[in-house]
Amino acid sequence: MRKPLIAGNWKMHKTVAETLDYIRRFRELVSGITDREIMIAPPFTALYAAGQEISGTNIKLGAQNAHWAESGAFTGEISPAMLKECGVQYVILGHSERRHIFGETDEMIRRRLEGVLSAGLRPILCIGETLEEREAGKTFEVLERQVREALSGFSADDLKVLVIAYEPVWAIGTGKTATPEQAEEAHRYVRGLLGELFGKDFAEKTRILYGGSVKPENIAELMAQSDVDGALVGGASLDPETFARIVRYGG
Ligand SMILES: O=C[C@H](O)COP(=O)(O)O
Repeated sequence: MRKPLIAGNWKMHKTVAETLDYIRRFRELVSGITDREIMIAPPFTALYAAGQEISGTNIKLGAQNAHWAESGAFTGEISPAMLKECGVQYVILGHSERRHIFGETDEMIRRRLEGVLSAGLRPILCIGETLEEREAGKTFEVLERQVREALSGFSADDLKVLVIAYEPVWAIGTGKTATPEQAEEAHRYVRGLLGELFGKDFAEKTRILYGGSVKPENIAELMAQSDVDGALVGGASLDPETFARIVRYGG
């Protein structure tokens, strides 16, 4: 049984003061929910304060990226150990904005994943095709490459805390959600691939989230798909009331 994870990726939004205000409202709205995991990923600058404020609640803290090294001459980067100190448990890796705007490669993402796992943190590996790739019939090919390359060299045991997020690039921030059938088709494909690479048991236990214009209005039909185990929510996670409705599957 895979416990659903509803995760909010705030991207480059919210100051420390705004983060604290959000958490004070949000924790009341989701208190008592234990049958699914809830995570927010504020910007790096607000992580420490957020970690203090959510302590003792059912909200988990995520970061939006991490470097592979513990420390070193890597200007502008943040290490997994630094994130852990702030109370971070999950780290989003390979988000399409990192891949497409900042030029992160599959190999960089594999190394970041290694650093995150070594620190005892849980990676959320983002994968997804562009519109051009989908229209060219290359969706599965792209997903296969992203999964194989990011996970190469790891064993099923290394990856037992792995979460995957399928985020079709054409659905991110566009208001265009994949249909539940399109999401299910991609998730089923990825689960099959995980089965081939790491065994059926591993594939059955690994959570695959959907991301791309998730809203209170479409979360229930997405969650009704058998291979959709949660959501990675961008824009709609920025308002505590809206995100709490998504956590409650629209209710
Ligand atoms: O990480 C989240 C995704 O990029 C989805 O963003 P969105 O919900 O604003 O489309």
